[in-house]
Amino acid sequence: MAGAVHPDLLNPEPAPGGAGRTVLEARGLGKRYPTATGGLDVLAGVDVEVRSGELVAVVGESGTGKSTLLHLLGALDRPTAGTVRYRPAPDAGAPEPPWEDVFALNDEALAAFRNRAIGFVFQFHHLLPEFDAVENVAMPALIAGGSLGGAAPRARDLLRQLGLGDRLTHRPSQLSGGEQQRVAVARALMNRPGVVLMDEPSGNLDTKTAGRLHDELRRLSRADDQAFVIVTHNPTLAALADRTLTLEGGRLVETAS
Ligand SMILES: Nc1ncnc2c1ncn2[C@@H]1O[C@H](COP(=O)(O)OP(=O)(O)OP(=O)(O)O)[C@@H](O)[C@H]1O
Repeated sequence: MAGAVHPDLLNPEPAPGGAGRTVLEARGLGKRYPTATGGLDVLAGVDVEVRSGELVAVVGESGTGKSTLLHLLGALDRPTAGTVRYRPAPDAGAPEPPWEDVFALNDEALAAFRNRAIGFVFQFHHLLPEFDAVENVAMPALIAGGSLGGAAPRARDLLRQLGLGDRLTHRPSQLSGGEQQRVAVARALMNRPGVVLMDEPSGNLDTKTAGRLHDELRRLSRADDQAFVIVTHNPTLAALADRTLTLEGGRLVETAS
């Protein structure tokens, strides 16, 4: 897919803020699923740091626990061992905010944390069928207490950045699969989360559409200080990452990108 790669990608500039400020950190993360035979240890002591402005690929064989890890990093599920800490970006001129111990939060606070701090993109985008593209993208801001009038300009801007300026009022059923996935990416970015987690974002797209989405993801992760963590089996997408982490035997090991 070399032809689909944006020229900037061949000589990427570092993110404006500079990758390096740790925003998310997992230590000793473990996950045991209960089973009839006593329990399945999927993660057994995962340590990982995610820095602002970087794109991290998580790869590994099927069933090694990549989705499980993403769900824990995004606080969609609680671990059986270990911690996840998050640190939002400081306001201009302000000191570093304190670390938040994610799993010390109760379920209600955890839901608010997810909406504020984490963006999610899944293989099946889960757009709301009765709402148009702008409304779907604005949804995280509405959940956070904002109004559609206040959120719509940013939602429209994100959709335009993703090449959907002429699809703003289309409902999901009126969009192609690739367009729906770009709406899901815009929605994930709506609240300016520190971390965007993606599980096989191009998994159900054809090669050309996937290539275009990969270029857009690479550009977006460079354009802002957000960190992208992407679980993928797609070697083209993994090749665009700043770092590739391989999950094997319940642990993460860094492999050359
Ligand atoms: N709720 C659950 N209860 C019991 N076992 C589970 C549960 N969820 C996942 N597993 C098991 O945990 C293991 C890891 O699953 P996970 O979906 O995280 O793997 P994965 O690396 O993302 O796989 P793939 O690449 O095939 O999507 C699998 O063997 C799966 O069967």
